[in-house]
Order: sequence, then C-alpha cells, then structure tokens
Amino acid sequence: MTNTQLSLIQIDNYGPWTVTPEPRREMDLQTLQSRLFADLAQFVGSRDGYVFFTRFDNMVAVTNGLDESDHELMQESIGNRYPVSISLGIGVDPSPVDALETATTGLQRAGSAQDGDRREVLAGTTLAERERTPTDLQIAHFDVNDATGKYTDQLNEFDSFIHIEQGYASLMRHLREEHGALSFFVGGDNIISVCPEMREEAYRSAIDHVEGDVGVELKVGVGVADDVQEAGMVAKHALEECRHRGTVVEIETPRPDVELAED
Ligand SMILES: Nc1nc2c(ncn2[C@@H]2O[C@H](COP(=O)(O)OP(=O)(O)OP(=O)(O)O)[C@@H](O)[C@H]2O)c(=O)[nH]1
Repeated sequence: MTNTQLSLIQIDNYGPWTVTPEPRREMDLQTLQSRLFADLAQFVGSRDGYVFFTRFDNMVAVTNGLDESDHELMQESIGNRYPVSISLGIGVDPSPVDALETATTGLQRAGSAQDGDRREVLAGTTLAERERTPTDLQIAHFDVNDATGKYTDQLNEFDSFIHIEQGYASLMRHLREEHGALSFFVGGDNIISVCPEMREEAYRSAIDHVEGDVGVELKVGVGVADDVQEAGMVAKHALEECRHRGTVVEIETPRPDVELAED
C-alpha cells in the first residue's frame, strides 16, 4: 500500500507583499518565484524528495524521508535569504489528495495565507522512519506521444502549448476525481502524477479518457519505491520501456521481491 507524505509550501502574506508599498515589477516577482522554486527543488531534491511549482505562491512537495527538522531548516534557510518567509503543512496518507488535505488543514487552522501575523508555521507530523515501506510511493511519469513531430515541429509555440495544456487539464482532473491522484506539469510534454496504489487497467483507462476527451495521446511509466526520487527514476526507466516495446503502460518495482497487493 502507498503512504505518501506531502508538504504544502505557502509563501506567507505574499499577496499584500506584491503590492506594498505599490505594485512590484512583474519580472521581479517572476524572478523571485522561480529562484525560490529552484532553491526548494535543490533543498528537497538533495534529500530525495520532489517539489512541484503548482501556482508558485503555493507549492506541493513529496517529502517521504524528510523529518520535522528538515522542514524547520528549509524555513530557516529561506527566511534568511529571501524577503518573504514560508509556512509548511505536512500530511501523510495512502491517498495523495487526503495527505494534501491534511497538510492544507494544518495551515488553514493557523490562519489565512494573507494574515500578516501568520508566519513560518510548521503544522503536521512526518512519517516515522520505522513506518516506511518499499511501496510507499507510486509515481507515474506521463509523456505525450511524438509531441515533437505532432506539435513542436508543426505548430507555433502557443498552439503547441494549448494541446499540451489541454492534455494536462484532462488528465489531472480524471486522476484527481477517479483516484485522488495529484498530477503536475513539469515542462515539455511531461506530467508527473503522485498516485495511490493503482493497477495497469486504471492507467490505461486514464490514457483512453484523455484521448477521447481532447485527442492527446499519452504513454506512462510507473515506478514504485520508498521515496519519490527512486520511484520517479524507476518511472522514467519504465517510460523508456514503453518506447522500446511500443506499449502505453509499464509498471516497475525497484526490487523483484516487491509486489503490489492484489485488487
Ligand atoms: N521534465 C522533463 N521533461 C522532459 C523529460 N524528457 C523529455 N522532456 C521534455 O519533453 C520534450 C519532448 O521530448 P520527448 O517526450 O522525448 O519527445 P517526443 O517527440 O514526445 O517523443 P516520444 O516521447 O518518444 O514519443 C523535450 O523537449 C523536453 O522538453 C523528462 O524526463 N523530464
């Protein structure tokens, strides 16, 4: 069974800051947001986690393997180097969306995102080391079939982007509603989904749904492991296996003795 630890990263009081004492230059805000994301990706990535930029003022991190002191250090390091601070909510659950709900509730209880007094909150508890198992994370790496031939080499960048974004919107909604999985666009034609335990049939039907809905053809490699970095890497290898075999779904576990539970 999966057990996903998610951390919601929220910039404290960011809305008011962006317009105080008057609206700040947009490219300065974009620079701050992308540098903050890069720093968080480096910090969390070096501890075998993943961060997704989502809306930039709020980001979602998969943090299995990071404990409370790692989260405190993240807050301290950002607070020391940026004009803004971050609050963190942590949730652990077999269902990714339920883990995010727990993480979110912890922050919302502490106050509003635009509350000047709510700063550097750390809410929630992490998964204890002894509770970790080799199937805690199921990560799906989706990729559009021949995006280069169909879009990049044929259409202007904006029209290519519309196709890719429509595929993403259709997939993220389907996986969220049917399975409580969380999907994140990571650039190019790639989407990474943090999934509960799902079988091949569920991935196949998600791919069919997106093709029927918006005409975008996907394939997916799925990896299972005890941290997101390993599960994500296994998923990338599984995706290469799809390319090699001409299949649309490949699921790989890191060790032959690790099997997924039967439905
Ligand atoms: N974030 C991320 N982006 C990738 C990765 N691999 C490829 N990309 C991006 O995806 C774009 C398209 O590359 P591919 O998916 O390999 O090319 P394709 O034309 O769709 O070909 P097939 O996937 O083989 O059907 C590249 O230009 C990159 O921007 C990856 O592992 N992670």
